[in-house]
Amino acid sequence: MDSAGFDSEGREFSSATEMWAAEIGAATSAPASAEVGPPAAAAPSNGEAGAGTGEGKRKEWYSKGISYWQGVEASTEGVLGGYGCVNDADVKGSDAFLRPLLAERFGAAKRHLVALDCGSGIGRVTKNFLLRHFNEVDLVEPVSHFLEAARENLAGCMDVGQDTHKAANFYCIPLQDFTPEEGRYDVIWIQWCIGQLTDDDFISFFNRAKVGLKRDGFFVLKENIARNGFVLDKEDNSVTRSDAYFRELFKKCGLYIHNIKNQKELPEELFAVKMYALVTSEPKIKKSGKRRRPKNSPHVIRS
Ligand SMILES: C[S@@+](CC[C@H](N)C(=O)[O-])C[C@H]1O[C@@H](n2cnc3c(N)ncnc32)[C@H](O)[C@@H]1O
Repeated sequence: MDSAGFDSEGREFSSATEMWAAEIGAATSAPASAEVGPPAAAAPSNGEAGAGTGEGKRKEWYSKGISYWQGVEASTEGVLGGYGCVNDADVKGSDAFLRPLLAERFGAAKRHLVALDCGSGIGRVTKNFLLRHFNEVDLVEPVSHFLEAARENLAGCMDVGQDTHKAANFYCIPLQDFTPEEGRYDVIWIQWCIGQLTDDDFISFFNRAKVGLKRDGFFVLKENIARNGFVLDKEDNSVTRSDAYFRELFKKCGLYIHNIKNQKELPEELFAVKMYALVTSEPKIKKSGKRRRPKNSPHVIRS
């Protein structure tokens, strides 16, 4: 795996470990195969979580990210970094990815479906897509003016009677501090926000969030993908990881890729985007070594 990376100011790093040491001042759980650089020096501790110590630098990392988003307009253009034009393709791609997964995992029987929209911003994903499929959607977002905009944008979809589709709960908290309610969700959707989290917070978030899934529930991670290693954006303190980097992190989370698809029809100048459906138990392997085909998936008829 090519684990070297660079930041938006042109600084090169020989490994993710080196980058995290520079950014948060302490070793973070970078992918094992990314650890080709010198081991991260633990920050000297004076007993206080002041700036310059591991905890101080970690706080700085997150507060810089939040300050960036606090300065962004609460609109589709704002949360999509001036690329509001990708909204339709994004929604279409998500729909094509999720629809067969819902049928395969939950079958045709009518079931009350609940989703969690992580780093929801103004509720764009919930409004344009998740509410079509789920009876209830909860939103978690740390920037209060985004969450307020989401409440307004979703007002028409709330409290509209039984067996309808509504935004149910709004949590104003960052993912690194959030633990979902046990067994509430069929799908936990995480789109265009996980780059804000350090590797160790990524791993502990997914480990905590597993308890929020119902039986057969799954995660969908939809993210920008770096060609190699990683790219650190110094403006909003986010990391764009490569597919190989994500796979190392999934392993560390005890998650398995059930399905994966590329988002199509994005402007050429943007990062590629992948959708990963992640499950908590290993997909069953047939004796032939192939993954067992789910009963209700397309199948060749043999007479
Ligand atoms: C690119 S926007 C995407 C918003 C939404 N997911 C969408 O696709 O429309 C990134 C979002 O991540 C949120 N965010 C920033 N730091 C975060 C954190 N630590 N935990 C969760 N979300 C965070 C931002 O406030 C912003 O709403």
